[in-house]
Amino acid sequence: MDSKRAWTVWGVGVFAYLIAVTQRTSFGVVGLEATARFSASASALSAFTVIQLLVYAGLQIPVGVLVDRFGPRVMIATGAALMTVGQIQLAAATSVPGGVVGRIFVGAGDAMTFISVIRLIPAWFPSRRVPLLTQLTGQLGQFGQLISIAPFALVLHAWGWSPAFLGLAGLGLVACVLSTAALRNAPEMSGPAVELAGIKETAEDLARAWQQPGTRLGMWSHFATQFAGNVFVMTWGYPFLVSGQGLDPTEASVLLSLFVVVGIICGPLLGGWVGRHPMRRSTMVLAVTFAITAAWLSVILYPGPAPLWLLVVLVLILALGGPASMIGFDFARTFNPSRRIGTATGIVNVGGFIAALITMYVVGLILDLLKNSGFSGGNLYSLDSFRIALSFQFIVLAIGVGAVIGMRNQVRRRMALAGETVPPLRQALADNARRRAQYRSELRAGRLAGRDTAGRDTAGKHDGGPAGQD
Ligand SMILES: NCCCC[C@H](N)C(=O)NCC(=O)O
Repeated sequence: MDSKRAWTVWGVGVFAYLIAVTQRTSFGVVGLEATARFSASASALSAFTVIQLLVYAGLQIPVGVLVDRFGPRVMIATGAALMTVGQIQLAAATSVPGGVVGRIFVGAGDAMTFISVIRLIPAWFPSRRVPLLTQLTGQLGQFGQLISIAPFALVLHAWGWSPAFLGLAGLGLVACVLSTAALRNAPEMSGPAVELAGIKETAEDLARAWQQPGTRLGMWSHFATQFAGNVFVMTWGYPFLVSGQGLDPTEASVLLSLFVVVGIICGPLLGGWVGRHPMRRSTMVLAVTFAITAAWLSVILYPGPAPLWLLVVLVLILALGGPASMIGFDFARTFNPSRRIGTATGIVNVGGFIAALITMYVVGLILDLLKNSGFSGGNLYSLDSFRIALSFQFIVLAIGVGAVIGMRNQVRRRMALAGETVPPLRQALADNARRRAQYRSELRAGRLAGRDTAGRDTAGKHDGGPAGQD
């Protein structure tokens, strides 16, 4: 394991995911062209994204089950093939129903990709590397959004609708061929790569994955941390910044790009932290959720438009939600046997996307209601309307926090029955500080004698630091 082959498999998996994110986000930059091509209203256009995301979320659990049954390779290749078909359909479509069918294929193919790639990691790498590689996978994939924003938009404006979508279909084809050629579900020496379970066994596995409180802790962690960022980047962030806060469109675009970049930088840091403190994962989830709540409260309660620095802080904290949501997948992996990881990962991945879909929809609904009631003074996107509509997020955040605490208590009770207790945070921090101090003093004493704490000769060597276990 951990060989050149493992890195190749992971690299191809990440590439397939990155291309899936490009396909997923491609519709976000074609609003004006799509309005003209399909002669569609704003609500008909929003159906493209909503239906695509509904298909994505609805397929997570079935796909998770299928990944455990057939293995990641066939799922990733099939997903890329479906997205290719979807984009060819969209390239040719001239009506709303025709276009929506294309997006359904894209949503279905996209749904197969991420959880299959996540499933490859524990099969190819030692467990100490898994949290960091899981984070890196999630964050590197987000570069796919940058492909939609720049090269795809350029081709669209230079050559038009059909060549641009056929180009995306070409990328899907490359991902399909590469996955088929280079991916293997597991190293040969680890025995049969995929155990083919029967239908009854599969149903039992699904029930067991759901009954495991660790899986549901993962799902609620994903729910609490990811949705606010999704809602901001995919729907309401841009109109809130431009129409509500009065930023110019360039400033708003820079803030939205900052979101992607911060996620990419913070992902590995959070992944490393989770690897070192596996007993504190839910504390990190709660800390990020409280930070998101505090940031939104500050912006919403600020009298008048918020200063730019506060909006930057909001974006930075919302961006932390992406890496924090990946902790949910770590719960799925560590609380389930390897044959159920795909199923459990699928369950976890439903959390954030369902929360995002509900919030996107309800915020839109509240904005419409406020406009129809005359509250907005005819401006659908007035700052006061946004203040009220976006406050719906606090309800979703509160549900997330309550559920994470409830599931964490269940998990800890089960662990206690198995003889494993999680020390209170204060005690863990004090123990950690004491261990570090002891390590340093032993190291100093060892250095004076020319030996390290394990009794090896240390002359001329650097201090690697303590293991840092909680
Ligand atoms: N904005 C950062 C996104 C991180 C990945 C995210 N937590 C996730 O669940 N991804 C699933 C997917 O299919 O992209």
